[in-house]
Amino acid sequence: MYYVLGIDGGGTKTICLVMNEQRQILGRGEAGASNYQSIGANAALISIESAIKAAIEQTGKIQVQAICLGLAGAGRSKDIEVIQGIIRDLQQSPNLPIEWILPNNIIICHDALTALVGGIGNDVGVVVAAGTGTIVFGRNQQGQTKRVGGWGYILGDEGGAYNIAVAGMKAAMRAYDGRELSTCLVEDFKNQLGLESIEDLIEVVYRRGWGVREIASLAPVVDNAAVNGDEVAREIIDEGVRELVKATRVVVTELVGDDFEIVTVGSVWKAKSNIRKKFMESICAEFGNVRVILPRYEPAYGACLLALKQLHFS
Ligand SMILES: Nc1ncnc2c1ncn2[C@@H]1O[C@H](COP(=O)(O)OP(=O)(O)OP(=O)(O)O)[C@@H](O)[C@H]1O
Repeated sequence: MYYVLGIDGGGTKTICLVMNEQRQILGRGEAGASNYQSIGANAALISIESAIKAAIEQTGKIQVQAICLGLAGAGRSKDIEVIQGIIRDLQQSPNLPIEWILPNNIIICHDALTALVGGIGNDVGVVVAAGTGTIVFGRNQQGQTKRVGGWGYILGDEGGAYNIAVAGMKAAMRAYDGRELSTCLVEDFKNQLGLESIEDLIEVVYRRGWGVREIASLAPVVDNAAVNGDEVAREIIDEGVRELVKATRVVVTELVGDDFEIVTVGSVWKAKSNIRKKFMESICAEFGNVRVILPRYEPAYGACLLALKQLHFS
């Protein structure tokens, strides 16, 4: 029997699955973040190692023939070198059954690819990821790929939670100044953060050392305000939807044809202000045969399928 490991390394957690050649899942391990750009290669190594250990503890003794790691930001060759170093270190570990995996059977890829393959169940289609940030990635039958966005919170990530939260806070400040329409976001941010005055947002965003994730965690404030009928919040949400549609349009058009499944992944799609419904209506009106689906499997499952493919099992 052949066994593979599929790893999904994110900014909050790392998940490892063990799969056999019949696509049965035999083990699942979870550990902390492994986004090495933010936490460093050593910390990423520790997370990946403990996720693998936890997964194979459930399988009994096996020999793993292939491993696929889908990691945020693993698209560039420099990143791949760093991750290859991490895997070499892991192969030295006496506790892991991966020391003899052939280099060809070690696959390092962008987490958008594993999200696509897991979400759809094969490697053809489009994934629209909207969490803290956003990225759209697609692959067609001929193996051509197209990526749009995913440039981080300064250069891109339109339609993501960070952008929504910042747009919401800026709108609150403009309304407070009297520069623009009044919005309930002023009171909502005050209540959410326990502030006496909206001016205290300065303390929160500049002085408390809040990072991208903390700021992005305020996106639901805008979502709720939109649900409650606040026009300013609704426009922020609609602008996010337009950006997600725009990015998806480029990918679908470039991959030629409208006969695709589009899978939506990430927590922004859970917004109560109908982000997903509005996105679906727009995309389906434009592209006749596109179907928008929820993920069939998780990204680590997609990583396992890619590892099996390398062994010619799918
Ligand atoms: N109802 C909502 N409306 C808007 N944004 C939301 C809502 N619920 C959650 N979010 C936002 O989704 C973001 C988290 O997204 P997700 O769970 O996809 O994780 P991620 O940080 O993008 O990914 P990973 O952990 O894999 O790196 C948070 O910033 C959160 O504020």
